[in-house]
Formats: sequence, C-alpha cells, structure tokens
Amino acid sequence: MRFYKYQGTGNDFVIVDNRAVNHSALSQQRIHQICDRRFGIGADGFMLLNNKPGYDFEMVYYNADGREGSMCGNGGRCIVQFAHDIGIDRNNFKFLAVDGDHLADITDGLVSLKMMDVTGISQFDTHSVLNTGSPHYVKKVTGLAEMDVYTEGRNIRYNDEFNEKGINVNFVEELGKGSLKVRTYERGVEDETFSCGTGVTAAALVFYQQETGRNSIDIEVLGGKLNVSYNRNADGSYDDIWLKGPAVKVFEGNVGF
Ligand SMILES: N[C@@H](CCC[C@H](N)C(=O)O)C(=O)O
Repeated sequence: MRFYKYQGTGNDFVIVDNRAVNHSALSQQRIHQICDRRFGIGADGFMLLNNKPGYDFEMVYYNADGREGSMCGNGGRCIVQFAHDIGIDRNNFKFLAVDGDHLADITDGLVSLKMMDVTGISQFDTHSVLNTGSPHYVKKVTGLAEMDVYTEGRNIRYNDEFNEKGINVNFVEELGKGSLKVRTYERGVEDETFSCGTGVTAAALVFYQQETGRNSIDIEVLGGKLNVSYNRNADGSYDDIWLKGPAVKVFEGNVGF
C-alpha cells in the first residue's frame, strides 16, 4: 500500500489515495498498527482520500487507535495539501468530511480550512465545552509550559462524565491580546499531541466570547503557529471560521501490512 506522511504543526498523519485502489476495508487493528510509532509508520491519525461526486474529494479520518474519528482540523489541512500535491489542481477546494462540507485554499504556502459553524458554548465555573467538529473541553490556565498535560488531560478525558464517549482536553494560556498558547490531550491518540486544529479553534472561540464581529487569533502550539479567524454573531453563534497554518509532506513509501 502506497502511503504519504504529512504533518501540520506537528500533528502527523498517514494518508492513502483511495481513489483507484480500495483500502476502505482496513481493520481497526491494522490502522492502529500503521499509526504505532514503534511497530508501524507512526502517526496521530490515518486518512483516506476518496472520490466523491460533487466534491473535489472525501476525507475519511481515523484516530491512532484505529477508530473512525470526528473532524480533524490539522488532518483536513494536510489532506488538502496532499490533494494539491497529487494533482487535484484547484485554487479553492471543496471536500466532504464527517462533519459536513469544507472549503479550503492554499495561499503563500499556508493551508486555510473553513470549519463548521458553532452554535453554542456550554460554560462551567472551571471550563467550557463545545463542538468544533470534534468535542472539546477548554480550560484557562497559567504556567502552561510546566503543566503535566498528559496526566491532567487524561484525568478529565476518563472522568465519569466523559469516560464513555471521550473528549479532547485543551489547556489555554493567554500570551497577550489576541494571542494564545494551547496544549491538547487528544482522544483517540490518548496522549498529548503537538497540535490540534479543532482544539485551537475551540480555544479561540472560548477566549474571546465578548468580541462580537470579526476576530483573528494567533495560536502557539508545541509544533508551531496557527491562526483562527471567525465571525461572532450577537446571538452567541460563530460562523465563517477559518483555521490557517502550514501543512507539509514529510515522506512517502510502501507498507506491506
Ligand atoms: N487532531 C485533530 C483532532 C482529531 C479528532 C480527535 N482526536 C477526536 O476524534 O476526538 C485536529 O487537528 O482537530
């Protein structure tokens, strides 16, 4: 099986072009093995690029545990760069993912992905919960650089409330006005990753809830820098949400299992 390895701010993926040869029957165990960093290629997730009438392609996303995941923002940006690299020659892409239609473009070497509209944020004393294509728990913290994100994120992800379905846990510190640092414990990888696109999107929306209108937030993650821009409506809903950042091919090869 021919595969391509991509990364977007250190969130890394194995991608397979599934248009001519059909790899849709790969088992959960096999995808988990492909993503294993010791026994396989190593990645946070696995994606198939499928043909889809009416779209440039369809993205099917699996977490590193081999289960089909909800939307992956960095995966979406990487598969757009992959589509461009294999000759799907567009300035503006339109593709289908598990959470619906997405638009995307590549400008000045950066991939921008339009995220789904967000209708509401559930606010609690210590944290917020929202869905940006994947479910996210967002907690404001200080001293993020020193935090044990793995242990604290895992405790939340496996508590009685979230244990069954799981949740992605984001810890967020404000670096300055319109500038955040985010670290994420990801469901399905069950570890801290270097970046989470739907997670930084959630963090941006949670942090600037007072700012109605157009906002642009710069976000630092372990693997680099992202930008989230969006429109906040007076009723508290969000639309025209764009996630922008690098998406880069790392290597390609063949895998026999
Ligand atoms: N890394 C992703 C999020 C992937 C989905 C997630 N792990 C889940 O299924 O909950 C991103 O960049 O958004």
